[in-house]
Amino acid sequence: MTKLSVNINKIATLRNARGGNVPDLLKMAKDIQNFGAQGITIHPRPDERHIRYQDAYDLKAIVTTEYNIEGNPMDNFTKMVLQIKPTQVTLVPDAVDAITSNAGWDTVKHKDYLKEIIAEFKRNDIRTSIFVDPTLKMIEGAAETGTDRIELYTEEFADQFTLGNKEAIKPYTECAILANKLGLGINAGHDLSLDNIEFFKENIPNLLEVSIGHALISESLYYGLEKVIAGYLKKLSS
Ligand SMILES: CC(=O)[C@@H](O)[C@H](O)COP(=O)(O)O
Ligand SMILES: NCC(=O)COP(=O)(O)O
Repeated sequence: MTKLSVNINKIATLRNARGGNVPDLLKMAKDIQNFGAQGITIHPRPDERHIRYQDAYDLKAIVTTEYNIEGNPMDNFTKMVLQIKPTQVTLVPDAVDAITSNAGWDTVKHKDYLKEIIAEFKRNDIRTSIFVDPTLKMIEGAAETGTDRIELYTEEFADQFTLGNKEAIKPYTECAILANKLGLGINAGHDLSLDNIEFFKENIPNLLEVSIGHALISESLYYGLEKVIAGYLKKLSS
């Protein structure tokens, strides 16, 4: 079985647009879990444009499933994760001003750095995962860092799938086979959606977890529209 961890960044984006508490991030995180999701993912960014650091602390009491915090392990981030002690930390090499994540780690070049920071999280009983591009060299490098899991960066797959190029799954399958051999757990994320998730899962042996945010929240808006509009029309009809 592959666990679904819902990334709630976009709910915070909407909340922050008006400065109040609508939508209520904590309530929605609770409901998402009640609706069956097996995890909650957040990716606080240094400018706090969506998830705020305070949200990360507040969610600790709300997340009763798997709590996954993603981000670049700079000082503030690392300190926060060590205080919160989520189920899993996913390390992503984002630039401070990145619009969204756009690359995995160079696990060869940054092996010593990753080794050190991963050991620190593991000493604190936090499972580790590192965000990687689907290349065999990066998977081999990941195994040498001591990480528990990798997260396959799926944007390229998602883009190509939309264009009808199903061959784009190949490097992901090869990396998954190698990761399984090397004893690494496999997560995946970025631009996964209702359209591409089934095909992706079918082709990745032992896919443990996917974290999905942008598409899932967009799909929820779209599929929720009819019900909500009907609700308004009913109240306005007399
Ligand atoms: C790590 C990753 O794949 C990102 O997709 C992510 O966690 C989303 O971040 P944003 O919501 O800030 O785009
Ligand atoms: N780790 C990926 C993630 O949490 C969500 O990415 P996206 O679905 O918002 O692209």
